[in-house]
Amino acid sequence: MKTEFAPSLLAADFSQLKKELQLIEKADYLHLDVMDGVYVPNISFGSGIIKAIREQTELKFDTHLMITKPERYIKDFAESGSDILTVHLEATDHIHRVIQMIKNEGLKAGVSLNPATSLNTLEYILPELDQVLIMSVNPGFGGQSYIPQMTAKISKLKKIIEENNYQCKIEVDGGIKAHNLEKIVKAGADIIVAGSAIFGAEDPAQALAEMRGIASNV
Ligand SMILES: O=C(CO)[C@@H](O)[C@H](O)COP(=O)(O)O
Repeated sequence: MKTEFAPSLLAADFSQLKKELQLIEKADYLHLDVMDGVYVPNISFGSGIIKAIREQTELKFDTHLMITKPERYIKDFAESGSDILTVHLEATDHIHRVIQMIKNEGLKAGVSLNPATSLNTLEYILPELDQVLIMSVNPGFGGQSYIPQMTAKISKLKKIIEENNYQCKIEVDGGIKAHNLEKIVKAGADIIVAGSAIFGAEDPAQALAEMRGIASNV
């Protein structure tokens, strides 16, 4: 399967979002990191900003909710124009219910796991998921270093998905750059989130093209 790319808006220049979006128009998704300052120690943006940029790009919106009790805001984020909504398993007491809420809005549903959370927690929900987002840094900030143990976690999840014939993609997020991309794709990542490696580059379009080139040779 072709590796897909989701540049993270968190690393973009917020003072010129329209221009930044044009630079990554050849991506597959726009990754939108929503942080509430409670679930993670940082505040980013909410559904108002997502709604405001919805008309500025054709990219699919891959919204990653790093918020506590996401069930309170599923409708809001569905109405803002998100195509995929990913919530953290650790942020709710009722993950199965939240997945159903996302699907009832007609969106694709993802669940994210923090680096220390075991894959065992997915056992009874994996058949329902469109994607699992493996956090390869502790969530909250861009520009951190990739946690090496996450490569084995990705491979293990890939094996479970293939053995059971689940239709679930693996998205990996945090510290991904050109130098470590190959091993992450080899391990089984289907979607790569990259913030600083793309928006932090002098030429984001070229950085994206280079990363695609690396992934396509795996
Ligand atoms: O969700 C997060 C951080 O919480 C990520 O999406 C980062 O924003 C990725 O940034 P880089 O590590 O690629 O700079």
